[in-house]
Amino acid sequence: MADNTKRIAVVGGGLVGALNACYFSQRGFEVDLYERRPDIRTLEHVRGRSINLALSCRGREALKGVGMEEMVTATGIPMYARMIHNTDGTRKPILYGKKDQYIMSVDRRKLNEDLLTEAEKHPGVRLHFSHKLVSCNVDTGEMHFKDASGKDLHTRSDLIVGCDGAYSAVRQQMMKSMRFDFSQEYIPHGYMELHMPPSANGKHAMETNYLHIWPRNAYMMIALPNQDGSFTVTMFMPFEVFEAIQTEEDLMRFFKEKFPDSLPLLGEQALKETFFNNKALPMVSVKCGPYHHKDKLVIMGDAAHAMVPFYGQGMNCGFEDCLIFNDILDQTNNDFGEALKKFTAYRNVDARAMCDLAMYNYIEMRASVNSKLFLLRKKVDNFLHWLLPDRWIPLYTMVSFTRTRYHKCINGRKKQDMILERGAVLLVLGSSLFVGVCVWRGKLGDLAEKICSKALESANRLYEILPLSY
Ligand SMILES: Cc1cc2nc3c(=O)[nH]c(=O)nc-3n(C[C@H](O)[C@H](O)[C@H](O)COP(=O)(O)OP(=O)(O)OC[C@H]3O[C@@H](n4cnc5c(N)ncnc54)[C@H](O)[C@@H]3O)c2cc1C
Ligand SMILES: COc1ccc2c(c1)CN(c1nc(C(=O)N(C)c3cc(Cl)c(F)cc3C(=O)O)c(Cl)s1)C2
Repeated sequence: MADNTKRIAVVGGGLVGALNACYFSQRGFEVDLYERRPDIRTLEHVRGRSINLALSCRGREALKGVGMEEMVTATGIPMYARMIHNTDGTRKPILYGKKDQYIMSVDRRKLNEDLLTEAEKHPGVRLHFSHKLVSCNVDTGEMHFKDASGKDLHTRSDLIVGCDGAYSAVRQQMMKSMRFDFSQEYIPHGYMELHMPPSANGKHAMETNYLHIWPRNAYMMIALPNQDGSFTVTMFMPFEVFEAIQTEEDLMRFFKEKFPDSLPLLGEQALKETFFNNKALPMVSVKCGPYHHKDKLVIMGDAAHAMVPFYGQGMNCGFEDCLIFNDILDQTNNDFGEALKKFTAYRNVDARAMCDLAMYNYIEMRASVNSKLFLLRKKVDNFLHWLLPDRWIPLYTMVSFTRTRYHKCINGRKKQDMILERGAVLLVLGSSLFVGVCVWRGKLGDLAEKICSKALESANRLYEILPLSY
């Protein structure tokens, strides 16, 4: 058990801060959580604005660590496959894997509320809302907050855990107080969330258990299902394209050309209202390090590694930070000096890798991925995984369905790209191997005997290229 006299200040009561408060209180620490916004549990629910997120393996394992996985997944919606929407209105499903391999669409606000409520159950936890961190002293643990009325509050803690998001004030303080590497990159795309209401019968307007995607190279739309029968649809487009759509006619023309099948489901009037009453929001990628200072301060979640959302991993990665830090506290018997150093040493390389993977996927999808190519790539991935289950594990499987360290996934990506670039060779290999396997099983005449030996010879060559493990 922890030294109960030690106090931990969690700055930021978003998803990662709230989960950390659950972990720290579970270890017996006194926790003060400071959140800039008012208590979201007291705010009335704004209808039609439910925002959702894809929860996958890493995030679920972290929630399991504080006994929250059941509660969260009870109201999540499984997504067993992507549904690719082609411009001609046809659609194609691509499974994520076997029946038990799915990701979940979860309601962001409900998840945040449930985690805050869980943390608050512990007597040693105090939640301070409408407390904005203005500055902190990385050496003494002193903090300066302003409350909703602008009143100053000064306090101190044994450990400051910065979970205050992509524009973190704790990280800004680290930048001023120590040797600290920092880089950020805004991408030229912005995003806007649209609402796809339930059909008249209250059911989902599209197939429920899918992550719906409209990949259009420079433009993309993604839709995740909500419990109430609606979908939250996220549009991704260059800011200049958002800005070029000046009139309702421009907007209708654009959607009829790019996303025709979605228009009747979104509703033309509702789409116009949302589009012209909201601004496209930016997406930023932040890499930095070290994540800690002595035994006094550490940052996690988007504060440490904000990433573009093109892998659906930001929250999952931040949740995994909490799980990993908790494991390190076990290993170091709650020695903050040791634990913070180990956290940076272990996690920084992985978080940087995930930021790179997400950016890489953005660039790849923006440049070359339309429905056909997206389909082809996933089908080749799934075929090779079927053919060589232990040797070819699709990258998205490594990232979203295992807890393989992110930097090991990225090594795999480089090898897979090299192989996929030789697509033709691979397809010949794959198909001749497939025919060879059929021969093997006696399904074809002796004609293909030669193919079989050729296929085996090629397969051996393929094995040489493929990694045994990442
Ligand atoms: C369009 C989009 C889609 C996404 N989809 C997914 C997805 O499908 N799956 C996934 O895993 N991730 C997804 N993400 C990423 C995910 O939203 C973030 O990674 C996650 O919210 C990070 O959580 P956090 O707690 O670190 O930061 P945040 O959620 O940003 O929380 C930070 C908290 O700190 C508070 N705060 C900030 N400054 C201060 C201060 N000075 N003092 C006190 N409090 C402060 C804020 O009010 C906030 O409550 C998506 C992101 C975007 C933009
Ligand atoms: C709420 O807003 C958002 C915004 C983006 C995302 C999510 C939620 C959830 N996202 C997931 N991405 C993967 C993934 O691994 N890849 C490679 C994909 C990447 C893109 Cl961009 C895509 F469109 C499909 C896949 C896919 O494979 O389905 C998952 Cl697995 S879940 C992206």
